[in-house]
Amino acid sequence: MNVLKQLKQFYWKDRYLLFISIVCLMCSTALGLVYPHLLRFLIDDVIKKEQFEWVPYLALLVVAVVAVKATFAYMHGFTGGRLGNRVAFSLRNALYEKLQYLSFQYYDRAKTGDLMSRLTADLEGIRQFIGFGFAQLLNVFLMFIFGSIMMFTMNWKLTLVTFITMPFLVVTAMRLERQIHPEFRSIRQANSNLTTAVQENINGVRTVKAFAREPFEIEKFASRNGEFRESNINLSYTWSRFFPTLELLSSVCVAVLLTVGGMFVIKGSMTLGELVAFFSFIWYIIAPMRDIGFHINNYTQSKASGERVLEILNQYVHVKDKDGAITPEHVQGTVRFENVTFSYPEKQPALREFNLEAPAGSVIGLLGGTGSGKSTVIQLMLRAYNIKEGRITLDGKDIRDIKLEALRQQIALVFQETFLFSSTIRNNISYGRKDVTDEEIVRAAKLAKAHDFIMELPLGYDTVVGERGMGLSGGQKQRIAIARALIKDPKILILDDATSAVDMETEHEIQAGFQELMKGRTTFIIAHRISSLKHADEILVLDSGRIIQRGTHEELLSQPGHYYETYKIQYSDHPDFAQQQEERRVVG
Ligand SMILES: Nc1ncnc2c1ncn2[C@@H]1O[C@H](COP(=O)(O)OP(=O)(O)OP(=O)(O)O)[C@@H](O)[C@H]1O
Repeated sequence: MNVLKQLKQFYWKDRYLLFISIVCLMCSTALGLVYPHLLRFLIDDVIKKEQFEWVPYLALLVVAVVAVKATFAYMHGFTGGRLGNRVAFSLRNALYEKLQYLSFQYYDRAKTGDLMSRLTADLEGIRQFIGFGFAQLLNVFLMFIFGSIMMFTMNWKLTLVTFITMPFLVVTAMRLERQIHPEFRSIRQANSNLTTAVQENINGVRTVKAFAREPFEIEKFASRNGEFRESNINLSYTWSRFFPTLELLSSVCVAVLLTVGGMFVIKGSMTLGELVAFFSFIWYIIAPMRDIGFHINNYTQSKASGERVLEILNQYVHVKDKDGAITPEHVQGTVRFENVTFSYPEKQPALREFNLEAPAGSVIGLLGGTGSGKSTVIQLMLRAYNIKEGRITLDGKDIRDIKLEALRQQIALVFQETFLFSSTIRNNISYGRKDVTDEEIVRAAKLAKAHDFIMELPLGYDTVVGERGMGLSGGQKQRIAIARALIKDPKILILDDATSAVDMETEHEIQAGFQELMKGRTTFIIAHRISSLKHADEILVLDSGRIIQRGTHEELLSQPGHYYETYKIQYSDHPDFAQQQEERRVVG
């Protein structure tokens, strides 16, 4: 019930639907109690006393009761369905909203397939329970209570005898609930693992094929599928053990009733009509007894699903606006890192005592081996993670005091790996801004050297690119990403190995465009190619999270070290290199 309590905000606003649904179900159930009375009347007062003129009226009354009962049942179904769908709707939206604001730290560990299964299968479980399961579970108790009251008023001795198996039934039901809850949890988990396997396989289908690992993938899936099957078999096994017990206990009630009730009729302490009515009432007890397992099943399943959904909703958001966070006006774009040391959770520091001063409009280059911390500098500037040591400022203000949205609005990024949405090229380019004109889109595309190839596509800017930009080359995707960054007109531009997928000539062309674009913006360029960095105002060379060299291209070339070594490797067959070597020799 704790899960239901925590989900209250999603169904409580539509509580009137819940109440109507419950009341309708109660009325429908209560109307069912009329039948046994009609039967008793038919046998004792009509058939035995040969008052056959009552039969047509009784038949009409039965039809009327059935019609009203069916109307209530319909209303229950209608309002329950509505409630379930409304709850699922707002829960789905809330989950999606939460996913938008969860921090990078969460996504570092999250699995897409698992999240998808929580948003679909688990949500469906909750929808079913809140829409129908809850009212039906309540109905089970109502039927039991109504039926018992009727039976007690008719013949309390027979009722007590009939209820002999009741304590065993309660114990069995409680044991069943305890046992199947963890089993449902593992089914949900196994289902997640299965979805994750499918999702990863489809995402990485090119890698799978390139490495001819289809058999491995098939085996991996089969093993997860096996786990899923095992969890379901365990559940069926539990069911198969409990269900006959529940069935047996309820059948014992019927046997006891018929034996003892029959004796009462023979002795004359009960009429035949009363026994028949009693026999009908007993189904009010037996049906809930038999169905209790099914309802517990439903409840437990949705409880397990609810826990998984709540796990996302209750997830702590590491990076968020603090109280009184500001939206700075007239941002210049001066960025400072002051003694920043940062580690990803459970890892060695990715940056150590990092200091950087990037005046507004300057170009900063970051060079370093793989894993040296270059991307981390960018992530921290975006406030993807909170830092515990040192501080980062934008125009002198600690970025933790600035609203996240306002901070990120000032920054545009072009990543090493380009993500494109499965939408038109126009929508992909204009993604970062709300109101963009076609002229602006074309201008940005031209600057990013994307316009020509876009125009060669059959639908030009209206061409829909496939999932993650399938159908475009790596360089074309990157140029669209560059156009998308440009259209944002950011104060800070970050190019994280942005031109790695284009050839040298295109890189040169794009960079010529950048020269224009970088004016008035602070630009950070992460690159492995010296050619991308050499015009930077300051180049930082990183190694294991530390700055090991800093200076301009010329300054760094004039000293031995990582930069010069990299230069040597990249330019060894370049005519300039021989000349420079000569100059160095002369100067030396
Ligand atoms: N999300 C993350 N979670 C945990 N550790 C991370 C994460 N991102 C990076 N790291 C670790 O932090 C260190 C610095 O990584 P970073 O991505 O900043 O390097 P990089 O210089 O950009 O490398 P590359 O040139 O290969 O992209 C590495 O040891 C890396 O394993």
